[in-house]
Amino acid sequence: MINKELRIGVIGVGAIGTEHIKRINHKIKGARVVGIYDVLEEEKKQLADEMGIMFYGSGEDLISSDDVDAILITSIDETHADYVLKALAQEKYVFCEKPLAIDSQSCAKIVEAEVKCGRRLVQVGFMRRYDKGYMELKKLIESKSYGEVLMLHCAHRNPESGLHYTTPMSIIQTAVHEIDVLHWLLQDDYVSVESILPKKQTKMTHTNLHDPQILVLETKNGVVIQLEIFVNCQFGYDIKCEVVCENGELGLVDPHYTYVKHNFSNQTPISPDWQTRFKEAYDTEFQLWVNGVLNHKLEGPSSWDGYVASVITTAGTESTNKGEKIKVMLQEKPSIY
Ligand SMILES: NC(=O)C1=CN([C@@H]2O[C@H](COP(=O)(O)OP(=O)(O)OC[C@H]3O[C@@H](n4cnc5c(N)ncnc54)[C@H](O)[C@@H]3O)[C@@H](O)[C@H]2O)C=CC1
Ligand SMILES: O=C1[C@H](O)[C@H](O)[C@@H](O)[C@H](O)[C@H]1O
Repeated sequence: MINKELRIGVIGVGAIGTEHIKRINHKIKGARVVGIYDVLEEEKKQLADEMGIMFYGSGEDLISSDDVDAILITSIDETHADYVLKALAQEKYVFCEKPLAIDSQSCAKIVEAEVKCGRRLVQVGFMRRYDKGYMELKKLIESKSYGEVLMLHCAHRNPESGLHYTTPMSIIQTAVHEIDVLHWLLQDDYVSVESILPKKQTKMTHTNLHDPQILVLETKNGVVIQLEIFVNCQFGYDIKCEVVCENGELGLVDPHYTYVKHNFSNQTPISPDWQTRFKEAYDTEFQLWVNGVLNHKLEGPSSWDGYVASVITTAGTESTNKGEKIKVMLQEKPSIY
């Protein structure tokens, strides 16, 4: 039984876990963080003490605690599936940051476990669907005022990614956002994915990272999407989405309100990072998730969306390895989604 205020336990208190804790405790109505767990026990127990909340001995203890109504998973990718399955075993609501799991088989297991619960309990952290720009694009597309969508030119650029970043991570960690939001935008399904490796950037890279990469995605309705992924572009956190229609082009703008004209130049800022670029989208995402849990009606990105994204990222990595276009096949979508 959920009280009036949703008591949230957080597993993994790193960069985004800390962001989301602040967001839930200072911005979101109807919820508060009551406990955390992280493998860095010494360091994060201190944080729990400072916040005056419980530090649990394990993720499992947090999930099964009667003092925790819902779980937020912001630990590393490899740990998501196991925690989501344990939350489902307790039939608790769980918000899992993307990706739902690091392979499509694990995502399929989560879908199967959630179907057994008979209702939606999982939401996945695909927050682009809550960005004002993407929501406006969706309305413009659905209006058909510019005819049918023919193709999209997209780019997902990070200023830098660090030496730990590898070629597959550019797809599984980074391109996964476009892979989710674009089929939602088009209300269409992917039928193939091809990875193309252009000339490699040499300054900020290493042997295990080919950067940039291009993914070419095709949909059931014949739309072709070119997606550039550049994780060391150095000039900013730059997200592009150009939608080419039969008689018009629709596109995203970087959400800034000022420019500076000075010394014979005219400068418009570019977001420095994901926290800044999608700040409002994260806030909307979490308020609607909390509302959904309190009303027992989740409507955000589901385990099925996590499964679909994982099938495509797996095929994208296969295409990089094989150097050929990969056709994708999805399981039948269960009726609860
Ligand atoms: N939706 C979005 O835009 C974003 C999503 N993410 C996702 O959020 C997750 C976390 O990313 P970051 O915060 O950047 O990583 P991070 O490395 O800063 O934090 C991860 C935390 O998880 C902890 N951890 C590792 N193994 C654990 C385990 N078995 N149990 C509990 N805690 C464990 C680590 O000690 C660390 O504190 C990743 O899956 C990432 O893909 C990250 C950034 C943005
Ligand atoms: O998870 C993330 C963040 O969501 C950013 O949006 C991406 O640009 C980043 O590459 C990825 O790690």
